[in-house]
Amino acid sequence: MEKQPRLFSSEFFHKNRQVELVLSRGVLAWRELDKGGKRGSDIKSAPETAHGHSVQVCEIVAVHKTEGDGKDQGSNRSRKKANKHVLLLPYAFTAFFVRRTQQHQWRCSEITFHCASHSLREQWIQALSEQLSSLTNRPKSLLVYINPYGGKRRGKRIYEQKVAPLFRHAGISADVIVTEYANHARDHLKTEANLDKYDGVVCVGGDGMFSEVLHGLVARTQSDHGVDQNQPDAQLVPCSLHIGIIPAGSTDCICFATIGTNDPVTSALHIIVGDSQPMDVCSVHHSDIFLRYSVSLLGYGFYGDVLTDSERKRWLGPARYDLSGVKTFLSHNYYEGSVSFLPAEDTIGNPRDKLRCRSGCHVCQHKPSSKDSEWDMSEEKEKFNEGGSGGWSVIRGKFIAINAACMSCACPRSPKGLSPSAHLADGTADLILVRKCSRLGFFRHLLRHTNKGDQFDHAFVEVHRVRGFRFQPRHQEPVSLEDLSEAPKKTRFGTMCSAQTTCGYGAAHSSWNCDGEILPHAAIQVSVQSRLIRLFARGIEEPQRFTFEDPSSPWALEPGTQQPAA
Ligand SMILES: Nc1ncnc2c1ncn2[C@@H]1O[C@H](COP(=O)(O)OP(=O)(O)OP(=O)(O)O)[C@@H](O)[C@H]1O
Repeated sequence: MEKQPRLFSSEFFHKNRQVELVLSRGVLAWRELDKGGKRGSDIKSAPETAHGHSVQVCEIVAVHKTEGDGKDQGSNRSRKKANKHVLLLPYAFTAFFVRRTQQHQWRCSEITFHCASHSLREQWIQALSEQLSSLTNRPKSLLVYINPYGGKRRGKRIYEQKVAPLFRHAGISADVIVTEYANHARDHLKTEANLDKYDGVVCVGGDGMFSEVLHGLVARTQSDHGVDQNQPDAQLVPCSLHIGIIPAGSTDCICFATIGTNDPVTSALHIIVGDSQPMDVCSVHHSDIFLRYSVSLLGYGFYGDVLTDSERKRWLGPARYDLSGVKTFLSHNYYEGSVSFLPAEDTIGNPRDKLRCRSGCHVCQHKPSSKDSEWDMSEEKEKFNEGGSGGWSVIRGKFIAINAACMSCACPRSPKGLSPSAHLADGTADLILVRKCSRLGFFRHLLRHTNKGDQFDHAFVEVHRVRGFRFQPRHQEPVSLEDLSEAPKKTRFGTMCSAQTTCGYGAAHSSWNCDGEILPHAAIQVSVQSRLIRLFARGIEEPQRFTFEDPSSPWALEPGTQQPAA
């Protein structure tokens, strides 16, 4: 990388010590000088470069004027000295910036620089502000929905105490709606919200709340563009507004997958710096009628049965998943049917390649050849229906589980996830078929989700990277008297299709678990909608070394450096 030309270089004071402050395009750097103007001891607040400390301008949250007696003037011991400095150096500014801590968490750090000249301070603030305002990806205005009942019912407090102050600091305005009922956010987004006013929509809650916002925003985008989302083969229009998630739910699976942690401050900082993570979304239909969107797991058989059973045990709290998991495992049910799928042929990854989706993922950035990128579900379906395969493969059999993962679905319980190499934005899903097998075999398969073993390395498991799939149970589904276009309703005691209880599904059918909601039909068709939404996130960052040779280190004085007039 080329050395960045310096724009500004000045001497300031930080904690009563003289520092050289340098602004080059995109980087703010400082190093301590001793009395002779040489480099002195370290200042520990920002990543060290080879010669000092630096912060990328794109990770600066804000720059504000500070009173000369800023709080970093020193401890009691040095108060006398500090007071002298206040008199000598009455002008100061503070830069607030992103600092990485452990486990993918970000914090907002600050550093204050003091000087004797009013105009010097003003020039620095102006130069930094200009660079910040040139970052056009940053949101200025947000629409925020808070679920006051998500997780431990702390959504409102989390937003008010941890997030709103950061947004104010960064000059972001927010219109806040505290939801009053389930699907309030979805319905408001679908019809009422004046979205032209905003740069993004933020939900404060868990995965269910995110799903509401996703459904509302996608539905609104399609209706604004005249696209009928009931058409399974429709090419959906990507949403222009970014979605931010402030985690305040029970599982926060989407935050773990896109940021690596479920920490509200970290999420707020990703929103402030305007990060952008595209995400694929699966659209799920039954008989040409739209059911739901899914971004994480679609599971029939085992995961459908666990969810159905756990919904009846809501009163048990989170322990219900363990209990239902054990019960479902012991029942060892299998279901007959046929799975048809369209393999993703021109991708550079496969589900067993151990290429994890991380920040800047090259698999997601790979552009398929024009032939593959122009694949058309409707054309392929026509060929398939006319008797030809149209590129589709068909597998019939008895399955303990049929799972489709649009992302790894990693979470603290299953650190690798259901499909460790699934990608957030490569336009595919990983389809995992677990055929009828022994209990012990299935147990080993499940166990490998929690250890280093390869969960796909069993004769009864196969995994395919697909652009779409369909499932047809062997036995005809009972006809639902319900309006098929209605999404499943969630009640306090569970999400159940009334058809399921009134028409009496036998053991011949399981249910689909669609991102934690139960679908009312077993026969479904699924299409991966590539990069339909974008989140304020950047994918999971690889751990960084905090001391590094920064190639953009601006310490060598470049020609053209301005010395602002003091
Ligand atoms: N005001 C409200 N009253 C009742 N339900 C609500 C309200 N606002 C949102 N909901 C619903 O509450 C459900 C659960 O919310 P949320 O996802 O925020 O928390 P959670 O279920 O505890 O977390 P997770 O989904 O991560 O497990 C969502 O499906 C959402 O539709």
